[in-house]
Amino acid sequence: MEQNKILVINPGSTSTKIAVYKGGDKVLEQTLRHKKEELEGFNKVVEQYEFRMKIIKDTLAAGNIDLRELKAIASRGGLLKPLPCGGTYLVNETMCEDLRTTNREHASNLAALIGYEMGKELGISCYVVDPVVVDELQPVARLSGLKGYDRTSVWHALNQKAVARKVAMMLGTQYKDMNCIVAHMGGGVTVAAHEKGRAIDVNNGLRGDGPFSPERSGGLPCDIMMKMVFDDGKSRKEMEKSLAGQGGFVSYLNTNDTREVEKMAQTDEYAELVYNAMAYQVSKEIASLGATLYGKIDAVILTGGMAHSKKLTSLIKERVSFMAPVYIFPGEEEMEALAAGVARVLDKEEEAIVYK
Ligand SMILES: Nc1ncnc2c1ncn2[C@@H]1O[C@H](COP(=O)(O)OP(=O)(O)O)[C@@H](O)[C@H]1O
Ligand SMILES: CCCC(=O)OP(=O)(O)O
Repeated sequence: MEQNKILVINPGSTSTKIAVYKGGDKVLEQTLRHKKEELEGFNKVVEQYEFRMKIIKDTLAAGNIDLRELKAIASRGGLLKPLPCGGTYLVNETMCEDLRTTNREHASNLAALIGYEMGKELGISCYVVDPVVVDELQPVARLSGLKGYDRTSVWHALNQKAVARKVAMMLGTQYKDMNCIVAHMGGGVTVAAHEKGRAIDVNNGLRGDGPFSPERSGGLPCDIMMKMVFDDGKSRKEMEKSLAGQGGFVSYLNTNDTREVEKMAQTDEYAELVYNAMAYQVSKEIASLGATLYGKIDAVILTGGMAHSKKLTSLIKERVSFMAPVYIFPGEEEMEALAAGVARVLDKEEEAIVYK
């Protein structure tokens, strides 16, 4: 394996994560957390382009990274068209145009746009790996209940697959031979049933589906949605913000920081109720996917920023450990997984897929 230097860019809804890898080794890693107030001035995610670009360039300069030594850029893939297979995709103009013009908002849309521009400046290629739109839903999971309105899969594909592979290795098996349920608990929460290497069911983490999260509402009953639109007169923009950005903890407690919520919960009964409700909803989602896998589950895996919390993981474990052994991977393996995906292409172990 060559000692290629790879820059990794990962903008999340509450953070910007930056890393540089040389060979398999991490030379730099920084997570900049963004307070709700820092981002709420931007009307659209694409408007955060300059803000996030500056953070990335300043972090690289402060870390004394010589940009001329970089061989490639690995960016977290955003809300592209649904992709039937995971893998490493070359970022091209078509992909950038889709990301610029999509009406679906998520910080990961910025990653390829920033990486592609930096790549052009440096004369190197930019790639995305296992984007959030990898869609492996089984046919029965695709039906919503209303003809013409299918469910779609928008989720933490990259990290979920990376941690599932790790657990498979720990259990002496392979991801393609294992069944597991993974709950990624970050700014958004997605919970997926992985059957023999494919995520056959998962909630859409962005659009009112699944558990609520630090800044998302999760699935809202239809009568509530109807009331919001027809009785309370909410616009499309306001609805979108309620679903993602101003939902979940933000709506109840005005913060997207789980650590703050935990502090509040020590003295405030309402904050404790909200916190417990999120743990309850995540647990229910995990348990429901038990049926998806016919109860044949090798592992339940809790991951993402909130999995750092002993309090939260204990509450969930208490409710789901009857299903299978529960493994906890705090934070995420996204940075490593992005670098590894691009390294496989640079080392010619895998071909980059061209996005069309
Ligand atoms: N040690 C911790 N204990 C509890 N919550 C944490 C901890 N570290 C991070 N979090 C929470 O995790 C959430 C962000 O998760 P992360 O996966 O980093 O976010 P993003 O979706 O932006 O990538 C935030 O609510 C943050 O407060
Ligand atoms: C919906 C998939 C991506 C997602 O929610 O990511 P964050 O938790 O980083 O916002």
